[in-house]
Amino acid sequence: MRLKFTKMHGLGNDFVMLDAISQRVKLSPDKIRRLADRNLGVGCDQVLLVEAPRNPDADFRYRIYNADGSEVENCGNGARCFARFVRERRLTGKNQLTVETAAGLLRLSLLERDQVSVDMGVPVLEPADVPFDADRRAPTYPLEVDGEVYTVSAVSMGNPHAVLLVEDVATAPVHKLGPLIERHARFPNRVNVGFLQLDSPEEARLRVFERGVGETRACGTGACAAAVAARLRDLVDDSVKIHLPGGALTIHWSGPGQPVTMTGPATTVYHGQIVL
Ligand SMILES: N[C@H](CCC[C@H](N)C(=O)O)C(=O)O
Repeated sequence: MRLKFTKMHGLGNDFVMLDAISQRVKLSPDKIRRLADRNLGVGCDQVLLVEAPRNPDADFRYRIYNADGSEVENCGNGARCFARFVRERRLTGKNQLTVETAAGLLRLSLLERDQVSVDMGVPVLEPADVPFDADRRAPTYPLEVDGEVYTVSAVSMGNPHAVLLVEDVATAPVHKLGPLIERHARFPNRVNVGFLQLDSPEEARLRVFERGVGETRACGTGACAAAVAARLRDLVDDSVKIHLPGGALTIHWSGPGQPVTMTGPATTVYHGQIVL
């Protein structure tokens, strides 16, 4: 199968974008792993598929696959790249888009320069819906990992996130704790793990060990989940600038029941073809 693709990134979280409207795309988990492989394929954190919508209220359907081949519910950096991709390929002339994901509908707005704003929907905080094994909903939960007890928040942005506060992201045990929490028994669908350093009520730093990928240079849903977890504890304002290794995202959330808005860049790197 010969595939045309576009390589894109959102703050260094990188993607292989596939237009499955203009070309036939039939991907197995093995083919996704090959595409994502940085030595044997194109190399990316996630493979993103653009499809015709099934939902009449949506302009497109957006499917997301991690580098390990698993299909997931949401991808924030990918959503911004999705919006830029469908505009640049002239699959739409609209600047306001509604896209159907496994987690529901996202609303994307193309802004000036390379900026895109995304209504990421209402965060899910009920443990059973994250999903996370806990007796009742709380701002934080004790989590035993390798004999130590850590304090985590559990938030779903359609995909599950665990958020821990750290003094300094630079020395946070991302590669030791990340894999252990990613596969912790209390997260039955596995989990993305965010390490959050609070600098002020308006600014914070974040590193994310992503489910099915490992540490990425940025994670949009991770930035949203971290802002929600901190706001629930009154540690940040409604609007917070989250600095990730690849750059900064602006997250706005005014409280439970309200949607989270994420604004940041989307970058096209190159176009290519690959035979899988
Ligand atoms: N990089 C993506 C998150 C992908 C999440 C994926 N790792 C999962 O398993 O949920 C983002 O910008 O939101």
